[in-house]
This record gives sequence, structure tokens and C-alpha cells, in this order.
Amino acid sequence: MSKNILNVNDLKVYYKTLKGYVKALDGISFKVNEKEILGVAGESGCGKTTLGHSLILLKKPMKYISGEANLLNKDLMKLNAKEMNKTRFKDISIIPQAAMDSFSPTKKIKDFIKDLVEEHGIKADENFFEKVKKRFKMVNLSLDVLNRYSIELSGGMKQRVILVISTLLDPKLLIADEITSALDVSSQKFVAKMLSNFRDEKIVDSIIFITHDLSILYQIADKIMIMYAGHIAEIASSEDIIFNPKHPYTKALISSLPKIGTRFENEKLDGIEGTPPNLLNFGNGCRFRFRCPYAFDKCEKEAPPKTIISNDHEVYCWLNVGDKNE
Ligand SMILES: Nc1ncnc2c1ncn2[C@@H]1O[C@H](COP(=O)(O)OP(=O)(O)OP(=O)(O)O)[C@@H](O)[C@H]1O
Repeated sequence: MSKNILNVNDLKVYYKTLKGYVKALDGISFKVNEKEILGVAGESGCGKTTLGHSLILLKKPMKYISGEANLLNKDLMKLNAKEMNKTRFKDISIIPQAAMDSFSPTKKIKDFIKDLVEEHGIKADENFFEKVKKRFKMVNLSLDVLNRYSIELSGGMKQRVILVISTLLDPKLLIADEITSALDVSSQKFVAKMLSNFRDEKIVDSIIFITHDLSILYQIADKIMIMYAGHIAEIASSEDIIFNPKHPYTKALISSLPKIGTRFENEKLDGIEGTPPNLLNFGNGCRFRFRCPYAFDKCEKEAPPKTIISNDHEVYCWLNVGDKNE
């Protein structure tokens, strides 16, 4: 049996706003095993980025409410700032959304890398740069990139530099948040391939890959988690999510993928009207009920529990619980 790297249990993380709490992650549970790439997908605003960030840094107005996120038996939610600083980069690392914009236009790439790692207490000496160079070769970047300014690099090149930087300390878990969305299709494929190479070469143990693009996930993820309005709708192997989806929302997402590379944030979901609910106030019940063509009484009253369909296939929908007529 493969080793469990991350174990998230009933995690609730909200945003404190003047109007009340935005329930961005409202009781989610999932696991990531060693060597696994977990894809996370769902419409804009479903909580994907909140999930990635809450595992790295609980920053205001984000507020931890309850639950656990155990990275190799260390609960990330309980670490203080100093402990989390030690953990970041080394045990868990993130490539945040729009990381490509974080380069300074006035610094050469080598100086940017040096300043960044030194901020984290790592000495950027010759040995360090030997490692950087090895990794540059792995991702097909020529070494002269180190002496260039970011403006001289393409989006795909910048993304590869970021991939190298965020994995220099060989983290156990890498979170990649929308790292392919600003790239053209061939660069997307290349960056996705690099990520799985990093896993295969054991530079990282496991990866959480967040994206709007299910077709990319199908290419690289072992498992896919579909989120809807702060909840999990379904988790299964990539194969099962694409070819044997159980949740009506997953089915709608799959049917809204007319061609490879389509980003469903810009697409109307086939046959499903409306938009996701406001995460401030949605009452009880299944959050998808407002748009679900199959919703019945029970869906109004109570959020569906987890139903295990088969090994590694979990769904949160009353249709699958088997007591529809109760
Ligand atoms: N700083 C904030 N203050 C209040 N609410 C926030 C904040 N950041 C995010 N939210 C809300 O939390 C919910 C989840 O947002 P999140 O960014 O995690 O979703 P997402 O699935 O990553 O969306 P996208 O794909 O557009 O990045 C949304 O309702 C969003 O409006």
C-alpha cells in the first residue's frame, strides 16, 4: 500500500468579511498518497485556490475554523509561523496562481533566485547554483537564462524557472495552482510533462495540481477531485472521473468539454442553468441543488454524506446513497 503524504480531514477555512463568513472550504476530506498527482478542478470560486493557500499560509482574511491537514503526521493547521516557515519549501511548496508576474523586471534571473532563497535562509553559493543548473537542464532551459531579465523570457520559460525554484529543496508535496492557464497548448503540455517528470525523478513525492482544464488533468493526474461551492462533489481516478462520473456536476463538467484545452470557466455548462451559490449564505442541503436537474426533497434539507462507490471513488450526492425515496 502506498504511503499517505497528506491527510485532510473535515477541513473548514472561511474568509471573514463585513457581511459574514464566506465558507470557501466547508468540511473537505481527502488524501494524497506518495507518488500521486491529485488534480483539483471545479468552476471559478469553488475554493481551489483557498485550498492550496490554506495548506501553505493562513493569511487574513482567511480564517481556520476546524479540521486537520496532516502532512506526514504534522498538522499544518496547528503550526505556528516559525514552524510553518521551516516547513515551507522543504516539506510543502506552492507555485501560486500568476507566479509568472512575481519576477522583478530589474533583476537578472540569477539575482532573483539568489534573493528569494536567501530570504528563506538558504545560502545561494556555488554548490547551490550547481543544483540550479542541473535542474535547468532537466526542464530544458539553457543556462544563459540565468543572466537574462524576465522580460526576455517567454511565459513557458518563466513557468519552468518557477518550477525549478519552488522545488529546489525537494519538497514532499508540491501545490501547482493554475500554472498552465496562461500558456499556449504546447507549453501547457510541456510544463505538465515536467511536473510529472519531477514526480517520477522523486524530486517531489506528490503533487496537487489545481486547474480549470480537465483535459490537462486527464493527461497527468492519477486522481481528480471535483469541487463545488466549498465542498467536494467527487473524487476518483482520472479514468473514472472522465468515463464513469457519478455526480451530476461532474457529468455536466465532462459534457461541457467540447474539445481538448477548453477552459470550462468560460463555457456554459450543458443543460445546467445558473451559477454557483453565494458562499455567504446557501442554507442547508446540497449546494448543487439549485442547478441540479435531479434534485429532490432531501437535497434541500441536508448536505449529502460521502458514498464510497469503489476503491478510490467517492461521491457526495443523495442519488448515490440509495435512499432517494425516504
Ligand atoms: N480575500 C477574500 N475575501 C473574501 N472572500 C474571498 C477571498 N478570496 C476568495 N474569496 C472567496 O472564496 C471563495 C473561493 O475562492 P477561491 O479563489 O478559492 O476559488 P477558486 O476555485 O480558486 O477560483 P478561481 O478558479 O477563480 O481562482 C469564492 O467565493 C471567493 O469569492
